[in-house]
Amino acid sequence: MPTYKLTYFKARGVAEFARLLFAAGGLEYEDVRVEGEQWQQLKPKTPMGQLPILEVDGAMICQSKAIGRLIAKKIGMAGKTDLEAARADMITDGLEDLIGLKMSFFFTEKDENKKEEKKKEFVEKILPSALDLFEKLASAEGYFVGNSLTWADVNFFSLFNGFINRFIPGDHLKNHVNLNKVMGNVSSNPGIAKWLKERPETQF
Ligand SMILES: N[C@@H](CCC(=O)N[C@@H](CS)C(=O)NCC(=O)O)C(=O)O
Repeated sequence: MPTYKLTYFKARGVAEFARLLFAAGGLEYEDVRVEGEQWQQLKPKTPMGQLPILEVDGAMICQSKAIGRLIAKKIGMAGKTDLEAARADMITDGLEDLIGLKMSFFFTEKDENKKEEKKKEFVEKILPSALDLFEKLASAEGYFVGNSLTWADVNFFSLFNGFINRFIPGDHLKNHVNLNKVMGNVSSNPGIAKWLKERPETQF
């Protein structure tokens, strides 16, 4: 069994997704959380100057989705066929568009008034229409791919449970039956349920 060391900041952020997958698969890993000077010393040694990084037997991988895909393959949650794997990638890339592109103003917009306007548009228009799309992509049993949990479901959960709940709390999924089932399927996975109870509290 390879040794895994996941390094990120003292936050859930974009690394929580990997932690959830490790929990789902019951894989042992070292959960390293750096800050300040420690990060400044580590940064030049990372492949792209950013965290998270995952070291697998000492080999370093960055980019949270590449890390997630690798763990998903290891734990049998990447899709059972090439087509299922592509569908899981499709969901993951779609979620990245929603968060990476359409929510980037949360970090980049300095003008508070403009930020409020963009937030309003995101909550009232962009998010509901994206959720309507994702609702149709999820099955009535609450899976984006096939009939069992994949990393696409975990990614959706991670996004809602983390990023969206923190920045724009609210019952955004109240009209989305299938998506609520996805949330339930992920949170009731035994490894994930345990991690959700014991994980450290962080600001982000
Ligand atoms: N696309 C990358 C984004 C990684 C990223 O933005 N990392 C930020 C923290 S969330 C970072 O390392 N910031 C510190 C820095 O750039 O010095 C991923 O998904 O892993």
